[in-house]
Amino acid sequence: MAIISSGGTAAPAPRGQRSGAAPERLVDPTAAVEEPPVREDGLRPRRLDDYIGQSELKQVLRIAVEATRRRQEALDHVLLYGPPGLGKTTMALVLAEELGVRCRITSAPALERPRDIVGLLVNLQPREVLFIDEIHRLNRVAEEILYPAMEDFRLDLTVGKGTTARTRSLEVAPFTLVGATTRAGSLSSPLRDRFGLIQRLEFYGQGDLEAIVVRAAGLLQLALQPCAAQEVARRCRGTPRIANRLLRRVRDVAAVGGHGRIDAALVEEALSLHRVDGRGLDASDRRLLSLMMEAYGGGPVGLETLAAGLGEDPATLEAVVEPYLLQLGFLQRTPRGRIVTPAGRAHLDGASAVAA
Ligand SMILES: Nc1ncnc2c1ncn2[C@@H]1O[C@H](COP(=O)(O)OP(=O)(O)OP(=O)(O)O)[C@@H](O)[C@H]1O
Ligand SMILES: [Mg+2]
Repeated sequence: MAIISSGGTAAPAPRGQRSGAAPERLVDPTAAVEEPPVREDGLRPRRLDDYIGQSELKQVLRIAVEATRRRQEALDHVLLYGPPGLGKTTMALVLAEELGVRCRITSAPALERPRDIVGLLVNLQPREVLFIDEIHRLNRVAEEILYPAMEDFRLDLTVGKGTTARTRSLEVAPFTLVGATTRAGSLSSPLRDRFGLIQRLEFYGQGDLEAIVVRAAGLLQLALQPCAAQEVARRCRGTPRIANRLLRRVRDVAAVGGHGRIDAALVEEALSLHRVDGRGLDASDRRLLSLMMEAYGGGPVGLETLAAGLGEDPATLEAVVEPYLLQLGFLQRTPRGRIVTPAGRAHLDGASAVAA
């Protein structure tokens, strides 16, 4: 399978792709780029059988792929949504591999001008996959070009200007659009309705995460004991991208310390160096919980107040810091503001007891 990336215009770098720079937070799921020589691509599963977890998603797609292969048709358009780092891009590549076709990769911010998207569409070969990342960021013009292309494999182009303007129809090869977004709610409904398969990716459970860590350790040629895999899995916030990143930090400590075999104690040592605790909370998470406990007696307290207290942007706090704390049940949203739950208090007490 050939992968062709379309850079396009001088669009802003896609979310998380801060080239070369290390993520500000080790547990930031949006920071995608890893340091050379082992890049994220190296750990991506290539086939459905290697793609761990997400069993419902895999089952739906396996059937759809098999059926379209028999009919020799293009697979229906697929929308993948869910939090960052759970495997949306990976799944788009896996689909193309399973279909035996090329995957063209682009992202909505690179499709600023009509000709960017038209250029991609007219160059598609039958049954190819066009992957558009961050599809909720498509502009209206690009969306309207996509509608007939998705529905009837046709482009309606306006040629000329003013009174001499005419509409011309152009055929495009039957193709599969795979769209990915972390914000399905921001997608316009006409666009959403044109996807035949709409699938949500879920956070991974402990067992699947352990399998992901073991697989990645194998690819990185690390001798990781099962207890060490469990420990990384417990701290990666249900997210394969973070699991892989934590594993690399553990690998660094193992290499520097000359440890051939990696056990749970070494994982603990490596990750506490980065202040990632036993449940995957980092300093930002603990700072939020501590502020809520110490200054507001555990809440309820409003998002804006917390953001001001932490010197953070409220939107970042809501989108990046809160979700995992909510998912763990350490934090709750109520109509009167955020509160720290008893589990959150217990975790914080435990963490400060360890630190003391
Ligand atoms: N099911 C899986 N099995 C094994 N590894 C996985 C799986 N899903 C994701 N990964 C690993 O996690 C990394 C991140 O996945 P991916 O880039 O596909 O996430 P994403 O959902 O596209 O994130 P974003 O929303 O930031 O674009 C991949 O490089 C891959 O190594
Ligand atoms: Mg992606």
